Amino acid sequence: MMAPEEVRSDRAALERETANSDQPAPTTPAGAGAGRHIPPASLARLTIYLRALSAMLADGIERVSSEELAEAAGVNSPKLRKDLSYLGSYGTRGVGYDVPYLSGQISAALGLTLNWRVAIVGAGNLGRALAGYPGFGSRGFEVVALFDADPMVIGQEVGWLRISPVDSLEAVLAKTGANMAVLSVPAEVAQDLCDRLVESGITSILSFAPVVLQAPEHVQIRKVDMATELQILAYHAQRSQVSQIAARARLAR
Ligand SMILES: NC(=O)c1ccc[n+]([C@@H]2O[C@H](COP(=O)([O-])OP(=O)(O)OC[C@H]3O[C@@H](n4cnc5c(N)ncnc54)[C@H](O)[C@@H]3O)[C@@H](O)[C@H]2O)c1
Repeated sequence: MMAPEEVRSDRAALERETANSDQPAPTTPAGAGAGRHIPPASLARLTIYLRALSAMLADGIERVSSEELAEAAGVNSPKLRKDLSYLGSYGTRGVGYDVPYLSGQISAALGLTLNWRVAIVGAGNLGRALAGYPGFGSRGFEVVALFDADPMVIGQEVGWLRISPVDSLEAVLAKTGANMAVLSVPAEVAQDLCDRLVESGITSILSFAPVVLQAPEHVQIRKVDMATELQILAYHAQRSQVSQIAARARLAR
C-alpha cells in the first residue's frame, strides 16, 4: 500500500550539486547529497535503507512508501523522512519513493558511486578474511592490494590477489590507484604503517588495530573494535535482565 507522501526532490538540482564535487570521478552520474554534512546516526541508517532498497530492487520493486521502507529498515517513518531530508529528498504526496532513484541518491551521498580501491595491510586471519569477502565488490569497494611483512606469507595468493611485501607499499599503492586502506596488523606496527599510508596520499583508513592512531586532520580514520561492541551489548543485556528481575519481584509482591 502506498502511503500519502513523498517523492524525490528536483533531479536537476542534485546533478548541479554533483558537478561541483572535488571527489574522485564518479563511476555513475548523480551525486545527491555528496559533500553535505549528515549526522553520524543518520549516516549509519542510510546504509540500512540502502540495503533494504537493494533487496527491493532485486525483487523488481520500483516504488515504495516511507512507511514500507521504514518498516523494512526497522525504524519509524518520521525518522526515515528526516534522514532522507539530508539528501534533499522530501517527496510528493501519494506517489512514494522511486526505488532505483533513491538507491542511487543514497549511494551518491555515501560516496559509493565513486571508485573505491582498497588496500589491506596485514594478511593474517583478519586481512585474509576481508580480502576474500565477496560482498565488498557489490557495495562499491574493490580490494586491489594485500600486504604483509612475513616472508613466509609474501607471495601467497588470497582469491585472485597475491600478497605483496610491505616494503613495496608505496609503489604498489601508486600502481593500483588505491584510495582507501584497511589496517589489520598488530598494534605495535600500526602507527608506522598509518604514517606511510598517509604519506602515500591515502586519506581514508579503517583500522582494526587496538591502538589510537594519530593522523593529520584531513585523514579520516575509523576504528573497528568488536570488544567494545560486545561490552556495549553486555551492558544492555545486563540492564534488561535487571529490569526483568525487578518486574518479576513487583509481580510477586
Ligand atoms: N577490532 C577488532 O574487533 C579486532 C578483532 C580481531 C583482531 N583485531 C586486531 O586486528 C589485527 C589483526 O588481527 P589478526 O587476528 O588478523 O592477526 P594476525 O596475527 O593473524 O595477522 C597480523 C598480520 O600482520 C602482519 N604484520 C606484522 N607486522 C607487519 C608490518 N609491519 N607490515 C605488514 N604486515 C605486518 C603479520 O605478519 C600477520 O600476517 C590485530 O591488531 C588484532 O588485535 C581486531
